[in-house]
Amino acid sequence: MKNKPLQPKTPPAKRPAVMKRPASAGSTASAEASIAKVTPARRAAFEILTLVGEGKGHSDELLHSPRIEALSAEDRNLTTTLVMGVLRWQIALDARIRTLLQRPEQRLAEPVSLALRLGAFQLLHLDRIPAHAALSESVELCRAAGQPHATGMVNAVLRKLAAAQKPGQRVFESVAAFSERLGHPQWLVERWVAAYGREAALKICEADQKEPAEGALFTENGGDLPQMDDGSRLVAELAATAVPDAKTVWDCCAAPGGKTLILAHRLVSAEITASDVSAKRLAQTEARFRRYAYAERIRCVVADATATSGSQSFDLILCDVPCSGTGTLAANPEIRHRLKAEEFPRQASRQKAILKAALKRLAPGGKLVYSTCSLEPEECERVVAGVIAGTNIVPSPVEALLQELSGAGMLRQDANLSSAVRNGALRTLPGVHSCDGFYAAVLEAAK
Ligand SMILES: C[S@@+](CC[C@H](N)C(=O)[O-])C[C@H]1O[C@@H](n2cnc3c(N)ncnc32)[C@H](O)[C@@H]1O
Repeated sequence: MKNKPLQPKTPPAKRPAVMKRPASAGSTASAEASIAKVTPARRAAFEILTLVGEGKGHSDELLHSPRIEALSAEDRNLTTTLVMGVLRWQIALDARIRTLLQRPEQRLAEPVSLALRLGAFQLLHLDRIPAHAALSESVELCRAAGQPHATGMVNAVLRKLAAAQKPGQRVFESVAAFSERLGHPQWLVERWVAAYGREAALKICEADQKEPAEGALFTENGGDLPQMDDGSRLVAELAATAVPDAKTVWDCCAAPGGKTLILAHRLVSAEITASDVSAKRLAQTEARFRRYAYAERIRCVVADATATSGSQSFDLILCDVPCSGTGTLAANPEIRHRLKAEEFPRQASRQKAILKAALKRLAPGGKLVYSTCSLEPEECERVVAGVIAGTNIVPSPVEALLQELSGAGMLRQDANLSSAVRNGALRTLPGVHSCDGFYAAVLEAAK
């Protein structure tokens, strides 16, 4: 290969499959010849998807590695489209491919599955890619990855797919059918149906398959405001509106700092402490803050928010806890492939520990905003209910805060957030609201 292999932030223990060469793979010369026939974008996409599949990197990080930055703008765009598209549609692509295999139950080697998914995604979802390019380069990728015996099958499956009719109009679909069609694990969608209803679950799945929505909630965007999802910004705007005269503010899970920046932008006379348990993430956050003049008032501290040490109390605390991220699948498509239901209780116990410790630092009459980008009740309302039971902390409804933001002209008239309040807390849903799925509850300490 002419290009250097990709460098994920954590170097892989093994090289990507495209360069692994089992003894049975035929001559090195024929693999070299095959890879030379593959365009840089498809080659890069194949390597990134291999690393993501092996758990050796996050798609977003890998798509910003020096090797990808060195590609032409056109190749970078195609690489991104291929990686994000395959990750979003993987479940649906695999289901379609299975129907075209001679033995649908057969387990394919990972590089073969990957070559098939890449080809199928281009054939089914990209209008401007000639079918022969999608097909022949998938075959060459398969050969170059040391799977020459599978090239005939890859060719045959993709030919059948290219010739097949597009699916007809759907009258009614079961949850199982639309989960698969829209590339989601059925168990996850069933949870959303239980929590939010079938129509909302369908809209969430549809939204997850598109590029993340452009800002559609706020009237003011860009300028000296940080770039971030509108749902994430909405959480921070609500926090700033909840305690507009806050003098002391603590963002206890701050990295990468988007919400801290909104707090600093709005609360012009507040001293703001931003902490995170990860020194590396906080260092990147500090570097980000340097680009904004109003962020000079932010003090960054590496700290574990579950630690009970520290005596300072705060008028406003933002507790934007780590979570499963199921409200952000459009931007983070691979989460769906890694996630297991057992993860929710594990997340919840960490979230409860953070919230419990943070509440101890709240000044009398102060407010804490607990938030996640998860759609799962275990990580959201159930954490809050579990932690505040039997304490003198009370929930403070968010409706009035949304009205205040709207009355101040900050929200667009078509923002349609009236349905984004459940039991007094903010609950945005992708596809239902024009942003990622966020949960935020405002909690108030007795005076
Ligand atoms: C959801 S992210 C925060 C996003 C951030 N508020 C923003 O809007 O840009 C959660 C952060 O919590 C940090 N974290 C995880 N466990 C923590 C703990 N025990 N104490 C402090 N920070 C923690 C993670 O490193 C991660 O950066």
